[in-house]
Formats: sequence, structure tokens, C-alpha cells
Amino acid sequence: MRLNELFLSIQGETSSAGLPTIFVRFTGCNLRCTYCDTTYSYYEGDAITPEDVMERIRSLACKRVCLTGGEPLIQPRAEMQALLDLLATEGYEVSIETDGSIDISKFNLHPRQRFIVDMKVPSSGMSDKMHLPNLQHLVPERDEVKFVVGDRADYEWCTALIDQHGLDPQKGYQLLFSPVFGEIEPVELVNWVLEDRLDARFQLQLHKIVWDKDKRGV
Ligand SMILES: C[S@@+](CC[C@H](N)C(=O)[O-])C[C@H]1O[C@@H](n2cnc3c(N)ncnc32)[C@H](O)[C@@H]1O
Ligand SMILES: Nc1nc2[nH]cc(C(=O)O)c2c(=O)[nH]1
Ligand code: SF4
Ligand SMILES: [Mg+2]
Repeated sequence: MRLNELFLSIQGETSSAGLPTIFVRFTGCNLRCTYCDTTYSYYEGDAITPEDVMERIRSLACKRVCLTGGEPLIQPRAEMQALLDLLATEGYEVSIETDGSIDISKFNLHPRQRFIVDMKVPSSGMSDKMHLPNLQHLVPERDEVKFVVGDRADYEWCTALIDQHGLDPQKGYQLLFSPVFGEIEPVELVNWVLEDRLDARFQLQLHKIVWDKDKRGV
């Protein structure tokens, strides 16, 4: 596997926003979203073993880990599974940020491990790359489905997908909505969610408010 950066910060996104978390950012992505804020992860990074990733995680003394990238699930599958197994054995809580294009059913998650599946909207340029069967493999109450919205057409694409695939919060599906940073006024998206009485979690990327929006490693 190839590691781009590993750091301690507060979780800026998801239902765990605000909690101290170790971020493990892997190198490489199979998509190219128009708005991507992490383009430096596409190529920069060095080879590392799952055991050495664990060593660096242990040294930071925090029991919550977010695996991200780039796209974490394009790392060699056996190595990613080995890392997940080690994290479980050592009692870590793990979230995996994935881009919606990779088959999540190929990974064996342990208790206290979950997927955050970002369904890429039309303005990302990547919506036709989504692996829709993933939506059948989501575990309600555990996994989260994330929509990063750039305009009204994106928002309507999201609500149509939610309806078509039965991602009903009443059934335990956890939905996250956030704006593409700087692309749309947060209040616009909030108003749409409220108008539709959508039982979804609205969020802003906390780390871009706390630190400079372009700062790395936070
Ligand atoms: C950098 S990606 C890495 C994980 C994976 N490749 C993915 O896209 O889910 C982590 C998260 O940051 C979000 N993100 C990237 N650029 C963003 C931006 N400009 N505004 C808001 N969210 C952004 C992505 O949509 C994704 O949910
Ligand atoms: N603080 C902070 N929280 C995050 N949550 C998801 C991130 C990511 O890039 O995947 C991220 C990140 O880059 N920083
Ligand atoms: S999938 Fe994630 S890392 Fe890849 S380009 Fe899109 S936002 Fe960036
Ligand atoms: Mg980020």
C-alpha cells in the first residue's frame, strides 16, 4: 500500500465530526472529481506495510481512525483487509471514506468499522462511475451515505437516488449532505433539505473553518 499522509486532527465530516481522529490518507484515486480538495494525494506517497501503518497509528495514542485518500479501497485488497483486521484486534473505531465507485462488499468489516460512501453528483463529473449495487450492501445504522452538492441539479439527483433505492432514514439509512466548498452557499442547501423535510445530516467541513481552507494535514 502507498501512504500519502498520516496525522491527528478532529474529524471534520460525517456523524463523528468534532471527535479526535487519526487520518490515514492513501495515495492514488481512480476518479477525478471537479471539486477535489486533495489532488496532492493522487501521486505523492511511499510504499508502507499494514504493520508500519499500525506503528504510526499507535504512536499517536488515539483510538479513532479514518481511512481516506485518494481512494482507500484501490489499495491492494489483501493489505487493506490486513490493516482492517489489525485495527479491529487493537480496538480501534474505524471509518472508511470511499468514492462510491468501488465494490464495498469485497471487504470484511469488523464491529466498530463502517463505510462512508460518497455518491458522486453530476457536477463532480463522476456520477456515471458509481457502483450502484453498493447501495444494496450498505448496513443501515452503521454506514453513511454522503452527498457533496454543488448546485440544485445535484440536489435533485440526490433526492431521486434516495427515493429510487429506498435509502429511507426511517429504515436506519444515515444520509449526509454538504456543499462543495465555496461553490454554493451553505444556506441554500440547508433550505432545500428543510423544505423537503429530508431527515439528513447537513454538514460543513469543520477543518476548513478551524484552519485555513488549503492547509494540509488537518
Ligand atoms: C478527498 S475525498 C477522499 C475519499 C474518497 N476518495 C471520496 O471521495 O469519498 C474525502 C471527502 O472529501 C470530499 N471533498 C473533496 N473535495 C471537496 C470540496 N471541495 N468540498 C467539499 N467536500 C469535498 C469528498 O467528496 C469526500 O467525501
Ligand atoms: N479534519 C479532517 N476531517 C476529514 N474527514 C474526512 C477527510 C478526508 O479528506 O477524507 C478529512 C480531512 O481531510 N480532514
Ligand atoms: S474520489 Fe475523492 S479523492 Fe478522488 S477525486 Fe473525488 S474527491 Fe478527490
Ligand atoms: Mg479532506
